Amino acid sequence: MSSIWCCRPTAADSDIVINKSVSMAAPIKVVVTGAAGQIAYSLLYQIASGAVFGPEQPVYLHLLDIAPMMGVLEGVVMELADCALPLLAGVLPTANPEEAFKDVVAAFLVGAMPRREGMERKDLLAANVRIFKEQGQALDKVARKDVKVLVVGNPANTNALICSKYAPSIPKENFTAMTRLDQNRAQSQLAAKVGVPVKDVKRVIIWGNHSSTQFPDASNAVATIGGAEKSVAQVINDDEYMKGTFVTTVQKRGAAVIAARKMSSALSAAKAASDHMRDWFLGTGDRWVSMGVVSDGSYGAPPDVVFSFPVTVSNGQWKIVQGLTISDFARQMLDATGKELVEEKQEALDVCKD
Ligand SMILES: NC(=O)C1=CN([C@@H]2O[C@H](COP(=O)(O)OP(=O)(O)OC[C@H]3O[C@@H](n4cnc5c(N)ncnc54)[C@H](O)[C@@H]3O)[C@@H](O)[C@H]2O)C=CC1
Ligand SMILES: O=C([O-])CC(=O)C(=O)O
Repeated sequence: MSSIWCCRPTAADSDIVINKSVSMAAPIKVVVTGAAGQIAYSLLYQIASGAVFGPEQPVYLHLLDIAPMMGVLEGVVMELADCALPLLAGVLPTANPEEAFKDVVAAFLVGAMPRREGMERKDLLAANVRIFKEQGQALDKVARKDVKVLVVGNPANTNALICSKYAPSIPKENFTAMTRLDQNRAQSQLAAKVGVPVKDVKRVIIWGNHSSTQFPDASNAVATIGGAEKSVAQVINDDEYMKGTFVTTVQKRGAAVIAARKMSSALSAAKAASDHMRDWFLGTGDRWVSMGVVSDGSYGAPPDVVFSFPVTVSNGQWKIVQGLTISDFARQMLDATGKELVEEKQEALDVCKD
């Protein structure tokens, strides 16, 4: 092969040619599914430019999409080449999940149908959950047992649960769902309300499902104002806003973007996926981030559903932040989103029986 780019959908692993100019750490293999779609179009650049795995870590990108999209994917591969990114060691476009998942250390499972105006994310369940059953089976067969899987495709929590169920040889802790976009939205809303840069707002939590029942919780949030950390709730001093407008704005932000763009969030979703995977690989220190993880029943959440909790990450392992106070209002919100996840799980298991 004359170039570093491997564009044949049927290429074998050995056909990936390494960019000889990359001479740092050994490249890692990373897969993005739905690679010809909207979110991937932003996400691939972020991964290949070093924003996720660090500025010293070369990557091979495995790009999975369905067979009819291979022509479009070829265009994406051309554009990646044209970016001339020093950390991009090679690209493997394919329509074969087993080829795509072979030996990957990180999997961004984006490929799934997006919702249109007027739909809830769970309306996608019947159409999308089988994709995650099939991809779980393929991961189980060919991926590394320490692969870190981030499910973005909706309904993300339940798809992640199903993916894990069909990949029993990979630890459940390695499957997560994306609620980081909700966290970023919540942080941004509060920063604007308080009047500080977004980086100065911390400890906002997203509990539960990535759906309109999610609970964006600012009761522990702090903002750095004039060099000192202050409680966001005390600074805003408006309980109605904290329990009303703030919560519903974040819950409905995805629908608001669809109403405006006629397509679902893509740029912000890609940024959130990068944030999630970067923090999982590189750690959070004492920052709290929200991730959908398999519930152990913490905070009275139903066990064995993928539920978003506040976590910290160290050495590649997430840990749920413990010991937070749950108010009566928060209890109701957690119970409602937990109930929805239990219902989605049952529906998904029924679909997967077929
Ligand atoms: N968790 C979150 O916060 C967010 C989740 N999403 C979800 O992400 C998903 C993707 O969104 P977009 O990129 O905007 O959609 P898109 O329609 O632009 O792209 C999806 C891509 O997935 C591909 N695909 C379909 N079935 C596949 C399969 N079995 N294997 C591999 N690829 C497959 C399609 O051919 C298409 O290229 C949607 O389900 C959307 O609802 C979107 C925004 C935020
Ligand atoms: O709302 C949607 O369908 C896409 C999505 O998950 C989001 O933007 O949070």
